[in-house]
Amino acid sequence: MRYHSTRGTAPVLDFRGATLAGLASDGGLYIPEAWPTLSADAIRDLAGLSYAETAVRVMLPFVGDALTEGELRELCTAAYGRFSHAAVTPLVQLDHDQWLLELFHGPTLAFKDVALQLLGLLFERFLTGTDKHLTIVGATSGDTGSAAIDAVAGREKIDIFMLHPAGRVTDIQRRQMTTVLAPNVHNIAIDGNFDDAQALVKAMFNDRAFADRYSLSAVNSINWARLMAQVVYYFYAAVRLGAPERSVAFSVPTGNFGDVFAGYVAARMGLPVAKLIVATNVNDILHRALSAGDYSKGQVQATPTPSMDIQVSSNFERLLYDLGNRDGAALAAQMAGFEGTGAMRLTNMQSQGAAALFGSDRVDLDDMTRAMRWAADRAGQIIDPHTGIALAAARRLDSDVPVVTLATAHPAKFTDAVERATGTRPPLPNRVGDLFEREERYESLPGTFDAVTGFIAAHAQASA
Ligand SMILES: Cc1ncc(COP(=O)(O)O)c(C=O)c1O
Ligand SMILES: N[C@@H](CCOP(=O)(O)O)C(=O)O
Repeated sequence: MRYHSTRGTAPVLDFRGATLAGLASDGGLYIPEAWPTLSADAIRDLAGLSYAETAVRVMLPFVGDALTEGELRELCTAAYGRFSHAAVTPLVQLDHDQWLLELFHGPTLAFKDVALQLLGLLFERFLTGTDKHLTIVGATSGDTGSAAIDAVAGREKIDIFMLHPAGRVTDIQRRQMTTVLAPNVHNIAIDGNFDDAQALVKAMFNDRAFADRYSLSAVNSINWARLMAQVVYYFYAAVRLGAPERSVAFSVPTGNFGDVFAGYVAARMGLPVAKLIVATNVNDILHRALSAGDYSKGQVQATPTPSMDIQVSSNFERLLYDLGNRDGAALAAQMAGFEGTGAMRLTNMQSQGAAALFGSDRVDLDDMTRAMRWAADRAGQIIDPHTGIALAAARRLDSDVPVVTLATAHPAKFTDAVERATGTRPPLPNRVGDLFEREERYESLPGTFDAVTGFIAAHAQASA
C-alpha cells in the first residue's frame, strides 16, 4: 500500500514511512492511494472474532508489506490486551434502536487509546534496528495528550513534546499527562487555545530544517496510522448489530474530524453505513461546512466539552481531497486560501459527495444536558458530555436503522460537568485513582514558535 499527500507534492511513502513521517513534507496529510474493500463475506466472517483479530483483518490491507500478518497480530494482541473490558469496545443498548459504543476502556479512559496503544508499538517496531530517534510533537485539547504519553513513556528512541492550552483542559486530563515523569515526556502548557497549539505543531513540520534535524513525528490524527486503527471499531460494532445484512448509523462527537473520518473510511471499505452524524458543540465550523458549504473560522468558545473546542479540523482536508477527485494541486490552493483568510467554500462536488453519507448537528448546552439525563434515567448510563453531544444528535435523527453513539470518554474525566448535568459524581476508576496525589511536571510557555522550538531544541535527544 502506498500513501499520497493530500497536497500532491510530498514523496509517496509506504505504511512504515507514512507512520514515521506523521505529516507530509508539503503540509498535506497522508492518505492511502486507493481504498481497499472487504467483501460482504469477509465482513460476515468478522462475526464472533475478538477485537484484536477484527483489527488484524481490517488493518492488514493498509499495512502492505511493512509488517507480516503475524507481526500485526502480535502488536494488536499486546495493544488491546491493556484494555480493562474483555470486549475492548463494548456496545451498550440504551433504547430500542439507540446504542452506545464504549471506547473508553483503555489506560487513559478515552477513545484515543484504541489507536495510540497500537501506534506506540508501531513506532517501537519501526525504530528497532535503526539509529533513528524520533521527536514526537503533539497538540491536545485534553485526551490525545495522555493517551500518547501513556503509549510512548519510557521508550528509548522517542521523545514526546505535548502542547496543551493552559487552563483549558480539566484537572484530571492535565494530571493524566503531567504526572508521567518519564525522562522522555515533556509537557508544555501554552497560552492560547487548541487551534493555536495545533498550528504550532504544523508550523514545526513545515519548517523542514527543524523537522529533519529533530526527526519530527506526529501522534495526532494527522498521522494516518491513528485513523486506520479507529476504522476497526466501526466494523466491530456494525457486525454485532447485523452487518453486512443490516446498515447502521453512527453519531460521532466531532472536533478534529479524525474519528468520523475513520467511519467514512469504513464505509468506503464496504461497511454498510447508513449515515455518519457529525455532532458538534457550539464550535460549529463543521456543521456549517456540511450543512451550508461554509468552512469559516469563528472565535473558539470554551465549553464543558473541551476536547471538541476546535475550529480548524485537520482531517477535513482528507475528506475534501477524497471528494474532490483527489486533485492535490486544487486542494493545496483551496487550503492555502483557508490558511490566508480563515474561510473557504466547499465546491459543489465536495458538498454533494459529503451529503451522500454525512449529516451534521450543532448541539448546545441544554440539549447536551437533556441527553445526559435521558441516558441516566432511561438506561442507567452516566455518560460524559462529549458523548452527550453525540447522543443528543442521535436522538434527533430520523432513522430506521440502529444508531450507534460513540462514547469517546469515561465520565470520570469530566466529573464536574457530569455532576452538573446528572447530579451524579462518577468516581475515578482504580487505574487512575491516586492521580491527585502524584507529583506534576510541566513547562508553561508563550504560544510562540520560537519559545516552543527553543524548548524542544534544549531538551530533545534527537539524532539526525
Ligand atoms: C472525548 C472526545 N470526544 C470527541 C473528540 C473529537 O474527536 P475528533 O477530534 O476525532 O473529531 C475528542 C478529541 O479528539 C475527544 O477527546
Ligand atoms: N480532542 C483532541 C484534539 C486532538 O485531536 P487528534 O485526534 O487529532 O489527536 C484531544 O483530546 O487532544
